[in-house]
Amino acid sequence: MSKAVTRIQVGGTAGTDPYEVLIGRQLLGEVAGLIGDKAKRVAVVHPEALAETGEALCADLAEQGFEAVAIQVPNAEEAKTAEVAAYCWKALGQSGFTRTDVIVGVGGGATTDLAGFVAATWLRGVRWIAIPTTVLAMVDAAVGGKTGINTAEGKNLVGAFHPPAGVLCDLAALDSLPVNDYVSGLAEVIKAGFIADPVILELIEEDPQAARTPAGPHTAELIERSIKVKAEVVSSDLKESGLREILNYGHTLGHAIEKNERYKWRHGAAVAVGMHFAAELARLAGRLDDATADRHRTVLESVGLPLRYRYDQWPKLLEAMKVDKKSRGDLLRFIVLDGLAKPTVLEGPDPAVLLAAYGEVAE
Ligand SMILES: NC(=O)c1ccc[n+]([C@@H]2O[C@H](COP(=O)([O-])OP(=O)(O)OC[C@H]3O[C@@H](n4cnc5c(N)ncnc54)[C@H](O)[C@@H]3O)[C@@H](O)[C@H]2O)c1
Ligand SMILES: O=C(O)C(=O)C[C@@H](O)[C@H](O)[C@H](O)COP(=O)(O)O
Ligand SMILES: [Zn+2]
Repeated sequence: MSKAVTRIQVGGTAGTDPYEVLIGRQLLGEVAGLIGDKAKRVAVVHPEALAETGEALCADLAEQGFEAVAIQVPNAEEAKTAEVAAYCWKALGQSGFTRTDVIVGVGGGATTDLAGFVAATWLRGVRWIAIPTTVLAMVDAAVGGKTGINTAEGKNLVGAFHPPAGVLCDLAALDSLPVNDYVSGLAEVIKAGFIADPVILELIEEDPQAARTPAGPHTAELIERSIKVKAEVVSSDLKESGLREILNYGHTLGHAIEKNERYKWRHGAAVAVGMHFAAELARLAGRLDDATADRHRTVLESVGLPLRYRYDQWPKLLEAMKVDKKSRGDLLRFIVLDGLAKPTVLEGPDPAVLLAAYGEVAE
């Protein structure tokens, strides 16, 4: 039986335009309303894996009178490059895409990050709609307006804050997601649990195997709770001048691992190791109790996320962490927990403590 659509508002405060995240099934009928009546052309950016979905959406939009242009991009992180962004700009230019036209990003977080970035930069900013098709993109990437691409020097180093006009999370999309990608998204769900909503952790701990599949009894609730955490944070701090940094829990080391693996690891897997590290760092810095630190290991492992990374890679990881966006000058800054759902910033930790924390997560 299909559940009614849940709507979560994002923004609308501090001068930002509000938009909604819709969670449910068969939501494609909502796309035209979000496009609005000013657009003549709609560009549908989709990954190779979702070629059929992209084509079907274009056909539907064409029937409704729009000039629909499909822009197929590579799967996963290979899409988050300056070259692929330039390919998209070329496609927009060739189709005569104007300021009233609209970009739709359909896919995982890599695709929505790219599509949002292309929307932020084309003609200095056009309207865009996110249709996330992975757990990770639904609960995190498509919500909040952080868009961007990677460079050789690191993850998401070029980007813009450019919120979408709306986000459509069609849960049916998750049925075709490979299990590894599904589980990778659970890392951001678990992150939301540790930084703000521990009920998320309880729902996963109740039956971790069920949490690994879209058919699990708590799928919709886990997704909705995680989106609410993200919506609340970005609504009060869109441009990351303070509170929003908590969403970066586990990402300082996580992004360094992604770069070190040349973006072949999934983001969620790297963030899982990064959260394990952040928990050990907080424990060794005397901030976090043993039970909450240990809980990181048990919950991440229970759904099949990795906890460890190679010991000998530490010098390279340390170097990569220096370009983390939370760094200030030479000062490394980490999000850590003072307790469950009590995120805070740890600035310039003692290098010996950092190494000792890495020793706890290294293999
Ligand atoms: N902007 C943000 O706030 C934010 C937040 C979190 C993560 N991110 C970014 O999101 C990216 C990770 O996103 P992801 O985990 O969704 O991975 P992804 O976008 O790389 O997708 C994983 C794979 O699944 C395929 N795919 C997507 N949907 C599918 C479906 N329904 N069925 C079958 N295959 C499908 C993709 O083509 C890809 O090959 C990273 O680049 C990360 O930096 C951004
Ligand atoms: O939305 C945010 O803010 C986040 O930090 C969410 C993260 O899960 C996400 O991976 C984000 O893209 C990381 O941002 P970055 O600024 O560290 O590149
Ligand atoms: Zn992330």
